[in-house]
Amino acid sequence: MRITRLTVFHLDLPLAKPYWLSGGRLKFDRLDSTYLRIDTDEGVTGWGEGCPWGHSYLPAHGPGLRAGIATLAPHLLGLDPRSLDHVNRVMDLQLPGHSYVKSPIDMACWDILGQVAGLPLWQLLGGEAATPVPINSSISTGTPDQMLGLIAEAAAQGYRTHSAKIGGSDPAQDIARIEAISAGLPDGHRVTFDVNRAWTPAIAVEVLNSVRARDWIEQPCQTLDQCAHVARRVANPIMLDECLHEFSDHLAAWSRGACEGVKIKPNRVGGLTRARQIRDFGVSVGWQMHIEDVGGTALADTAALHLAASTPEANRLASWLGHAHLADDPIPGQGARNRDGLATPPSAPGLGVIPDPEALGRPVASYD
Ligand SMILES: O=C(O)[C@H]1NCC[C@H]1O
Ligand SMILES: [Mg+2]
Repeated sequence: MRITRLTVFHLDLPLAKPYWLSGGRLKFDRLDSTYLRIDTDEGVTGWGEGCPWGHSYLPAHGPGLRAGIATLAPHLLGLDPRSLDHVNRVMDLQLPGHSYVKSPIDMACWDILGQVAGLPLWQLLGGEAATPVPINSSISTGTPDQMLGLIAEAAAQGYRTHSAKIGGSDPAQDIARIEAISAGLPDGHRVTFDVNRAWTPAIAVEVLNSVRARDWIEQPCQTLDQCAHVARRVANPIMLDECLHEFSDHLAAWSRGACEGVKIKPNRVGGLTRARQIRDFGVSVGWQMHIEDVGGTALADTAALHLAASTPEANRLASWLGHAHLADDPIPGQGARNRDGLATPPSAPGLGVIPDPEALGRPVASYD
C-alpha cells in the first residue's frame, strides 16, 4: 500500500465565546485548524487534524502547519502509511522538530492502519473495550465568582472534573481563586488549577504554601527546571503540560521528580505514535494522565480519546473535548461527544470519523 495523495483543508474556527489563559495575559477567540486527507493506491483514505491553540499557547503555528505539510509531502508520497514508525522516522529526518506538523499526518496513517486491520484505534492502541472516559471542562480565567459560575454551567452539562485556569503576578488573587473554587465545587467534583506557566517559582511557592487546597496544580511555571524546583517545595500534586515536547522531556520530568502526572496531547508531541510511547512510559512509572489534544474539532478530540480509552483507569484522570468551545462543527454528531460528562470513542475501524469534504470548503493544497 502506498500514499498517493495528500489533500489539505484550512478551517477557520471561531470560539463560541472568548477564552483567557495564564492569568488573563493570553486571550483566544479563534483557532486555525488543518484537516488532512491521505489517499492510497488501494482506495483506503485516512483523515487527520492539526490545530494549535491559537498562536500564543505553544511554539506551534497554524499557517506553519500547512507550510510543513508542503515540505514533507514529497517525502511521504510512495510510503506505506501502515508502517507508522518508518513514516515518523522519515518525517523526523526531513523536518526535525515541528511536532505539530507531523501530528495530522501520523493521525491519518493510524486511521488507514485501523481501517485495513478492521479494528478501532482504541483497540490498536491496546484497549480492551470502548471505555467511556470522564471529560473535563476548561474554565477561563476570571474572578472566583465568574469561574464558579462557569463551573456551575459545566456541571449542568454533566462535567464533574474541571480545569480552572489561574495565574498572574498577584499571589493574593490566585490564593482567593484557589480557595474559593476548591471550597465551592459541587459535591464529588474535582478540579485541576492550570497556571499555564504564569507564575515565577517564588510566586508558585508562596501561593501553594498559603492555600489549604490540595488539588492538582498544572504547569505552574514556564520551564521544567522551574516546575521541578516548585515541586520540591509544595504539597500539591503537580501536572505538567506545555514544557513537555519530546519523550526525553518526560524522562527528565520523571527522573527529577517534577510531577505526579502529565497531560498528553498528540499535537504537542507529534502524533498518536509518540503520544502512545509517552502514555506507556507514564503507565510504567505510575503517572496519572489527562489525554486530549491541544485544540480543534471533534476529529482531533476523537483521535486523542481513542488513546485515553485504551489507557488503564488508574493512570487516567479525564480528557477535554476542545470542540465544545467552538462556534461551528464541521463533522456534526460524529466522534467523541459529551454524554453526561463522559465520552466514548467510536468502534468503527480506524478513527471512526469520516468528514464530508463538501463541509470543509475547497482544499487549499493537494500533493500527488
Ligand atoms: O490544558 C491546557 O493548557 C489547554 N487546554 C485548553 C486550552 C489550554 O488551557
Ligand atoms: Mg494545561
